[in-house]
Amino acid sequence: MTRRGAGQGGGDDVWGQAVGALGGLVVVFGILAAIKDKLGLSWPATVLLVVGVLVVLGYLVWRCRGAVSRTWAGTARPATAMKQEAGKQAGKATVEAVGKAVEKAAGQAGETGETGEAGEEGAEAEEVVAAHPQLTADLRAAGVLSRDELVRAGEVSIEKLPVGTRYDFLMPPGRTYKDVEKRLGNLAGVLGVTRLHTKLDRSRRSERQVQLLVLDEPPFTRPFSPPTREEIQAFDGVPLGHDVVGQLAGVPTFERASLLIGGMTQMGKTTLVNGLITCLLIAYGEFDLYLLDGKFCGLTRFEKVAVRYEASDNPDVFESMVDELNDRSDRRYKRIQEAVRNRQPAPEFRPVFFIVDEAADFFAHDGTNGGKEKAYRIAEKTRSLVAKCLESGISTVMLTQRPSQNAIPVMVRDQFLYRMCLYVASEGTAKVALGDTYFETVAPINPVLIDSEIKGQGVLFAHGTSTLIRGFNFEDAFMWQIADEAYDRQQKALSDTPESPLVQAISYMKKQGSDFVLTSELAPVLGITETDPAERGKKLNKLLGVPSSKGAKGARGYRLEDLTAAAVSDS
Ligand SMILES: Nc1ncnc2c1ncn2[C@@H]1O[C@H](COP(=O)(O)OP(=O)(O)OP(=O)(O)O)[C@@H](O)[C@H]1O
Repeated sequence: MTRRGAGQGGGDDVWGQAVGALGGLVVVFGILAAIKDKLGLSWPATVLLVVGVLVVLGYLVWRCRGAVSRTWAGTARPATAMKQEAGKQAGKATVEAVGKAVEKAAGQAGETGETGEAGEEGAEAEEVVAAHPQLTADLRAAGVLSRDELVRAGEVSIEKLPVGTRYDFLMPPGRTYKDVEKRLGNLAGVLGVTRLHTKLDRSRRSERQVQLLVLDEPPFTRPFSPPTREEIQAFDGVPLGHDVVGQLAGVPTFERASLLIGGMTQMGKTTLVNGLITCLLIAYGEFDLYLLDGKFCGLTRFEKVAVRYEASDNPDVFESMVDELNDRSDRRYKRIQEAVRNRQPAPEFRPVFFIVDEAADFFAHDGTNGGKEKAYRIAEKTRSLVAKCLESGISTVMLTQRPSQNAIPVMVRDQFLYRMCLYVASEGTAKVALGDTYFETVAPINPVLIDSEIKGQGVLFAHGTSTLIRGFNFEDAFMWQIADEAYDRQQKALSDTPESPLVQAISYMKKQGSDFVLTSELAPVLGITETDPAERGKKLNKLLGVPSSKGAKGARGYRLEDLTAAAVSDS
């Protein structure tokens, strides 16, 4: 290694430099003398002329270099951006396909244009960067990276898994995993597969980190076993199926959310929703289930645990269930209002699920004016149920094998937060299930491309993210067992709950067959022994929480209707 600098003194270097300088001076003097002789100028004029010509030449070279660099880079980049020029150092680098890149430190103002000074050029630090040849070329071809960007070889790890290949890599500065997500379809094409073969995950470590799985075979070519109870309980949310690598996938919660499931006939909607109910019974805690089985036997397994089960394709039955739930919702809204008015915490309600298999039939009409009016009325009530009930804890899950434009009215469809679409034959139909703007969302999955021979697959679109999943196909025995256990829990809860004074009063009046009962008659039934009429009335009023009314002869008492309304408003 050579040491340099005048301060070192006395070394060979100093002598060498002195002799070189002397030689240089002699050559410069000779050139000047020749020019002076040729042009017949004085010495000062000759020196000035030569310096002037050199300065002009230097300036022209600098301008040319800047213009060439800008043309090469394609676009001018911000002065603070790191510059990556692939291929410049191909001779030195080992990776030939995309070459090596030169990464210059910040301070490229002279390169990018207009503010540069000649002195900055000398300060540029150059560093050789090896690109990952395959990934860089693929990302460029897919339009994820521009021509002058690259993925560093040292920031890529590629792992072969039983189901495919996992790429874990860092995007260049200024890019994030979202750039990959936006062009995932293109990238899948470059990799020789479809969007369905890919699964993209973001990392908790960095926005630039990308985890991309590319499947070897079409998704779900091999079936996954249904999850165990423990796996369902351990899932953070409500699972709806397996994703393409066999992990559980679903939605974070059904609180304030409803789900619309569309897909052509025999694709696995009913099986999927049976799986959903099973998972809810295992892990969602206590809830009330309202089932409307438009297929007559699709949801029968859970009849015994439902608050109300109807097997019917009659729109009147649907309307009566919607009315019942809208009433329940209205009562809940009143309680929320009261709590807000009295500055009390918001009341907690028992979750309610309203599951409708084959919903499209309920919105159909016979073409007559009366039929159209009725269909409109049902649609409006359903819209209100799905829209309003989110606040009051009533979630609707609606299935349809006819996700065509008019089968489920737009005003109803628009209210669903979660959407799912199993195989359908056209993109237009997929839009009905997933939303009109679905194909403009980030990394959409086209349900038309799903293999219709592999049942139960569908695109789940929740919170702006699309996931390809396959619903669970539980054994009947497992579902029966889960339903029996839930039923036993319900019975035990009923027998453990002491009858409220309201319920006791109602059953007494029903037994007597009367619509009105005097305070003096009801008080002893509820254990009030007070003889003073005013005190007795106060105690009874407090116990029931319902104001008394005057009977036909002016005596005070309670109406059955008022007591019943108060009892149901607790639900
Ligand atoms: N995840 C799955 N794994 C294996 N088989 C499945 C799966 N899902 C559904 N199937 C099978 O596909 C067939 C159709 O399922 P299902 O009845 O659930 O479809 P559907 O979409 O509700 O049909 P339809 O609209 O005609 O009522 C059934 O034989 C079922 O066993």
